[in-house]
Amino acid sequence: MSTAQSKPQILTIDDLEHHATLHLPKMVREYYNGGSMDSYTLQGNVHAYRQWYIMPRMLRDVSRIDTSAQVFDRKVTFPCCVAPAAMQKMAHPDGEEATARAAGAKGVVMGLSSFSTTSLEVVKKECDEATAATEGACVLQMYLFENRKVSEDLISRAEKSGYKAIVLTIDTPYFGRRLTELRNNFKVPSHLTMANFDASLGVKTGSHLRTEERQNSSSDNNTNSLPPPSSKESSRKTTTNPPPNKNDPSLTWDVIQYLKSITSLKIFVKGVLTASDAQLAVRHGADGIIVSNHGGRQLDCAPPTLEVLPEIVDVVGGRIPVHFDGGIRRGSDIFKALCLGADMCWAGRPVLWGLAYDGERGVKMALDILEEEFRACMALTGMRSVEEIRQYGRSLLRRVSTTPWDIQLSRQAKVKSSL
Ligand SMILES: Cc1cc2nc3c(=O)[nH]c(=O)nc-3n(C[C@H](O)[C@H](O)[C@H](O)COP(=O)(O)O)c2cc1C
Ligand SMILES: CC(C)CC(=O)C(=O)O
Repeated sequence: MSTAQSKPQILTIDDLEHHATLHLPKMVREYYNGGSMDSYTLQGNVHAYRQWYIMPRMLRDVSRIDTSAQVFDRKVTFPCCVAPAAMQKMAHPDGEEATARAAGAKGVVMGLSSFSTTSLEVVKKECDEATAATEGACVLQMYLFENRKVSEDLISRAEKSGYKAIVLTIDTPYFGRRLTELRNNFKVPSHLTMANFDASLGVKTGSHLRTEERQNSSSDNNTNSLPPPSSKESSRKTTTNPPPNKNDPSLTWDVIQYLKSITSLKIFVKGVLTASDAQLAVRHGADGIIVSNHGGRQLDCAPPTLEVLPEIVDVVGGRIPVHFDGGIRRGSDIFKALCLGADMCWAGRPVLWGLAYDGERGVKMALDILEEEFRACMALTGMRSVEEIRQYGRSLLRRVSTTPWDIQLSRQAKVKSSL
């Protein structure tokens, strides 16, 4: 975290990543930053944006740029939601409360992971207080547990609290093999709780959600110690919840109808990667899909999300919203995804890095950076509204035939072969 004396200059999400993760304990840093197996998909997500040039249009009076967009019946400041990410108090003691305040104040939608270290009620309250002057809102991400009652209770609490939608993550019938987590023997720190679940339910997600033994916490060393509990909730709790189990691996597409039969909230499915599954989502009544490979944390070698976005947009044909996440690190990444047909983007790690860097202020910085870069990209391409980006769509992009990256590699190969 920064101090007043030595504030680094943070201009980009990469700067934020660098300065945030520099000081995070190794176990947390690698949990947040890591992907599954060889991290091909994680790297592919980020690299995919470099495969597209942006083709700007000139002399179009860009004196007024409107970055706002519509999502979940709200007018948001720019087309980027906060992607659900678990256990945010590992990044900063204020955890999800800080993220909710920053997202609310910024006027964007926060996706809360059901595996949050703050209860969904507290998060919603923080978000509401911050949205006095904005249309920010919250949606709840969840997995469906074998014990359906746990999921039903969660949905009913989300309804009561005023969440706008349920995001059902469908890419996790089994946890991706995250080698760093295995190597680090990743454990949820004992002072944190899975705040949405009652300890008596004994629900668990998987081995990587083991909870650190309390007596071990005193043996933390500098490289593995975690921020101390400081917020209202964590200081109130004296025991650690058992981690909630177990996603139901027997789920099929009927799950959408089941959810719709128990809630009037919109149901978005997160984790669609093929045109065929997008079609099934539409057929089974999903209110929207999120094209996502879980930030490269589930199936390694799954395609980069930007790569499959156009074919999914084509098959959905505007029948339901197509949202998108994976590898967004720049405003121009959001711009490219919109050109390829996404209705809305979500950013995961950039927000976590902001949170780790400076709590609420850091999350706000991450969102400000993305918005400002997106605005600049709009102005420099002659696009005055998100609607215009949609109209011009793919005509604003050109596929790169040889990327600078490839050129670099072929130069290296030439140098090597000439030695
Ligand atoms: C540390 C971490 C925790 C995550 N936790 C969840 C989660 O609880 N539920 C979920 O559906 N997705 C989760 N995700 C995936 C994100 O919602 C999102 O799909 C992904 O981060 C997007 O990629 P990006 O980080 O490159 O923006 C998590 C991602 C990260 C990095
Ligand atoms: C606690 C996990 C279920 C969160 C997750 O989805 C992730 O770590 O990618």
